Amino acid sequence: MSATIAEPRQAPSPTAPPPALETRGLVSGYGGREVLSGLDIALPQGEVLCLVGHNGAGKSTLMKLLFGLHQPSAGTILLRGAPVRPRPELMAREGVAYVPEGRGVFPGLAVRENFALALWSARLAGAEAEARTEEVLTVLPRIREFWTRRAGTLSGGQQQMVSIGRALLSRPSILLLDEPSIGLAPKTFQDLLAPIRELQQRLGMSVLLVEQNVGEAFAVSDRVVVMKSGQVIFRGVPADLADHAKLMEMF
Ligand SMILES: Nc1ncnc2c1ncn2[C@@H]1O[C@H](COP(=O)(O)OP(=O)(O)OP(=O)(O)O)[C@@H](O)[C@H]1O
Repeated sequence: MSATIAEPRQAPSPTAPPPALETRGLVSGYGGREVLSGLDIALPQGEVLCLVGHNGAGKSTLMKLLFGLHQPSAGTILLRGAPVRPRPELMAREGVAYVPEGRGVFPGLAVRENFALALWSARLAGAEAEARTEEVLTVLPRIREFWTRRAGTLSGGQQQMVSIGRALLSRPSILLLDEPSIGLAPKTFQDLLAPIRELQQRLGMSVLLVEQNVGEAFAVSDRVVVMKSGQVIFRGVPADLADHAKLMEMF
């Protein structure tokens, strides 16, 4: 029924930097039910890795594990080559930003107050905070249109933009983006991804992008991993799956 195309992992070249984030034999679940069963994934430094898989495959669980919002029962997580036990404050300090699925904004606060809180968390103030805000507003200029509005009154897509903008304020070296397309029209999603890709390339950011909208996501990704039932069933580059029928065969 489903094609299991697990490719061998390539041996890292001796000169290549360690992956920004890596999991080895990661096992995790909820209440005794295993969701990830020995997951090996590597996010190369300075690249965008798109993670796709059917609903319930365990993609969001992986994101939570990588940021320390859920705990593994076995396996190792490595941050830039060193084993780490993720906790949100530790990962944030290490330059990791996580944008969860859904609307990660403070609905009762204005957009500019949402930004102010993120700047405060990143310990940015004064001219530096202003410069960082300008940088993000240049990447996501549409945020200026609703700068003074309460975040809770914005559309899903607008809230998504604010949520990503907040994450970018800290200039993360690693960005975990969980389904940013939710609630967005394909064109709006493209408009959101293109400037993020530009910033990612300019700053050498490493991005783990969980997405179902593979057309738009693959266009800005360097590599693709397909997960099924808590395991990797395919690793490659977007061109390998240019024929989306191949991807569909895996499900
Ligand atoms: N907090 C939780 N408590 C119990 N089970 C959970 C919890 N969160 C997720 N699960 C279960 O774990 C499995 C994996 O969920 P997860 O959200 O990681 O999948 P996903 O690949 O991100 O799916 P989707 O594409 O639908 O977001 C699912 O069966 C889900 O029901």
